[in-house]
Order: sequence, then C-alpha cells, then structure tokens
Amino acid sequence: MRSQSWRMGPAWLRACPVTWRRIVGCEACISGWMPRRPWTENERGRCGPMTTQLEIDRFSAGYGRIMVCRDVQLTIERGEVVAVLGANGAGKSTFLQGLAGLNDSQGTIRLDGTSIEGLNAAARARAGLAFVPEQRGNVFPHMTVLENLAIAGGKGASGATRELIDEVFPALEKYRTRQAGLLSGGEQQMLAIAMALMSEPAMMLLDEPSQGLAPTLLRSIAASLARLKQGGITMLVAEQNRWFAGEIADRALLVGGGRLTPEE
Ligand SMILES: Nc1ncnc2c1ncn2[C@@H]1O[C@H](COP(=O)(O)OP(=O)(O)OP(=O)(O)O)[C@@H](O)[C@H]1O
Repeated sequence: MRSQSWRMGPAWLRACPVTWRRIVGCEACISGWMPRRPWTENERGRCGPMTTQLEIDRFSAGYGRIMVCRDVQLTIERGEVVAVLGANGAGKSTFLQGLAGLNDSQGTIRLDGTSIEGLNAAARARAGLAFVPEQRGNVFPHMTVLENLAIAGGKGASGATRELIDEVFPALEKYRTRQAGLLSGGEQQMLAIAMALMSEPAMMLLDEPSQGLAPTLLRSIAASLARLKQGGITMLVAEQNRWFAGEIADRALLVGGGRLTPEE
C-alpha cells in the first residue's frame, strides 16, 4: 500500500531530511528508526532507499555432509519482511541457523553488499544479522529486563532504538525491574526480540516467534512485529502459523524437499 503522505506536495519534497519527516515522510521514517540518507520510493511504496539488504545464492545449510536446504537463491530488499513457511522438520530453522552461522553451510551470503559467508556466528551478528532462536530461555533468567537489554545493547543503543522498544513492547517497560525468568513465555519472547533490536541490526532472523503462544499474545506479538516492519526493520521469519505470517510478511517462501519456493 502506498503511503498517503507520498501523494502530498511537489516532487522535490519527496525526500526525507529529518526536519521534514513528520510532514512528508511515510510511516517508516516517522519512527525515526531509519538512517538519515537521501530517500526514494521503493517498489512497495514505502519510504526508503532502493537497496538490497540480503542476497543469497547457491546457498545450502545442514549438518555435516547432510544439507537440509539446498541451492537457495533469494534476495531481500531493505525494509522487506519475508516469511519462510513449512511443516515440522521441513528445514525452516536449519535455513535460518545456516544464515546466522550456527550450522554447516555453503554458498554466497551478502549483507548490505558485503560477503559474510566466511564469518562465524559472532562475526555475522556483529555484521548486523540478529538471530532470535525458536526456544524460549534465550534471556538471562536471573537478571532483570533492564539488565538483559543492557547486556544485549553492548556499548549502548541509540535513544531512537530505546524509544522504539518501549513503544513496541510496553509490557517490558512495565516489568523493567522484574527478573526475566519470572516473565511469561510471551513476555520472554518480546524480551528476546527487544534484545536483538538493542544491537541495532541490519536485519533480524526470527525463528517461529509465534510458537507456543496463547491467541491473545499471538496477536500482540504479530502487532509488535508489524510495528517494527513499519519502522523499516528487515526481517526473515520462519513460521508454521500462516495467519501470523500473513499479518507481518510481504511475501512467503515454502520449504519442502530441501528447496525454498515462492508461495503462489
Ligand atoms: N542438530 C541437528 N543435527 C542433525 N539433524 C538435525 C539437527 N537439527 C535438525 N535436524 C534435522 O534437520 C531437519 C530439519 O529440521 P528443522 O529443525 O530445520 O525443521 P523445522 O522446519 O524448523 O521444524 P520445526 O517447525 O519443527 O522446528 C529435520 O529432519 C531434523 O531432524
């Protein structure tokens, strides 16, 4: 959907200098999340530079010599949200973990035009690929919400990032001094996503964020991710829940038989 604001004003106003963003910007730049740079309309009608975020070519991922996903070719534009759908055991997690450098993989991966396939998981994370795993417990249970965020933030996230997290996950704001282990499963999932955001990643890889959530929390996390999408965050989301994927994704790919194919 094309943002209404793009239809306003003369063509020369279709830039996004920060001082004008509340007048002429689209939802993505109003969040303040996107970096300052010359803007153009991209294919999806959102405000943002027309740049490729992730490029994968002849990419395979698996365990030892067994490649679960084979010969994947995929391009994801900046600000795009792509869902990877498939049944249990189809290879969704293996694909995401392969991109994050957590299993055995081969092929080309370019993040913002820079090749990262030779890097280990920590270096890929530093390069801007934030992985949020499927299992709960990827928070430090004996530390408070604030301490978890501080650890994830390293040298310190920007004010805009902290504001975005507070806005998208108000429950975390409410429980900031509570131990993470005392949060509900859904709140721990929110914290895990917020921790990934604290590193201000170029792109997030989310492995089944809907898993095990009650319907109310499911809607809440879907709304949070949709808000992050409005903020221009690029995401690759492995999912089994088609409703959830449909709420947040621009397009979907199906995993099956070791291949990734566009969903019709
Ligand atoms: N560490 C591992 N070593 C060897 N094989 C594995 C390992 N982890 C997963 N597999 C196998 O890889 C295949 C794909 O598993 P994967 O977890 O990627 O599927 P999935 O689509 O994410 O499933 P689910 O939705 O149930 O999490 C399965 O056959 C699984 O048994």
